[in-house]
Amino acid sequence: MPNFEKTPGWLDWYSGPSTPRFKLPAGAVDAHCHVFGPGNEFPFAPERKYTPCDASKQQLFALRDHLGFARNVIVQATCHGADNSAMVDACQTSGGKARGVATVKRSISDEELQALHAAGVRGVRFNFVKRLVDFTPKDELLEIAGRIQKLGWHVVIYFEAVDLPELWDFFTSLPTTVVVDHMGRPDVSKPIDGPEFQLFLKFMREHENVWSKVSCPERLSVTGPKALDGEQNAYRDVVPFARRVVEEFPDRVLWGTDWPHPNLKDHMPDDGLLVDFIPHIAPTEELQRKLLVDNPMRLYWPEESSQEA
Ligand SMILES: O=C(O)c1cc(C(=O)O)oc(=O)c1
Repeated sequence: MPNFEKTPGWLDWYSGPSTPRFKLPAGAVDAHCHVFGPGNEFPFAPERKYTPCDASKQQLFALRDHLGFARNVIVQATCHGADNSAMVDACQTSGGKARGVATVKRSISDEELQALHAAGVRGVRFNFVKRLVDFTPKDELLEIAGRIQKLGWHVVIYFEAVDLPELWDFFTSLPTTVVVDHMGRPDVSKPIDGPEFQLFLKFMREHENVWSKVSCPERLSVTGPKALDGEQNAYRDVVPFARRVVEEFPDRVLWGTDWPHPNLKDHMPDDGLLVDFIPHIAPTEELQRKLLVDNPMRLYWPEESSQEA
């Protein structure tokens, strides 16, 4: 049995989260969360850049029920590399309440892709954050994108705002729906109308296949306040950025907890208070329903969705 030692300074997920004051709409989807191991059952990948604490499917499902979500989209965490077994196991044992986003290599066979589909996988993740992964050649990624397009899947991309100009041509050549993790990680200490965030808005405006997760204020915030100790107005500096995206692109946004919050250095948020962040960025019931129910259902459970994907 492998015995993994956590990366020094690792912050474990918050236990005993508060009950959100914001009541999630019926059928709400936590569209970005992860499982970590448990390491002795699903070992972390040798090429990983961090070693987390365990965060099991049972713990994820308990959080889902506590917060009031109906479903999860479990995104392959980089600490598991391209071994999707922990995520797949979570999807398969969720009773249809979880779908997944995988990491795959060019060497994956069509049969393996079909097996992932049967398990509930509906997308692949391409990661460009250098502290998390080694570089994968673009031709390999394009080849994968072409293959998963045939399954009706989409591509999830994770990158930092400063890298968008250099990645623009590649991103805009992707043939599928493209979902950006955490709004492309804007530097929220820069002006919302400055060139960096405007480029991101232009990316979404000019490409109707591009969606964004308006998640991770706890990662993006510079001035807080933190979602701890009952704080109802957490991460105020992130609100204008996320709200701009929700209001301009209400049909192409998703929200997720990002539990168990890999690699946070400063604090671990109370996930109940993170849910209370949602009405600050999606202030009307209609925006909340689109963000939390209609959009994720259209992308991950199209067969149950009342709208076409
Ligand atoms: O910013 C991060 O460290 C981070 C890492 C991962 C992962 O390791 O998969 O996923 C995320 O959504 C965010």
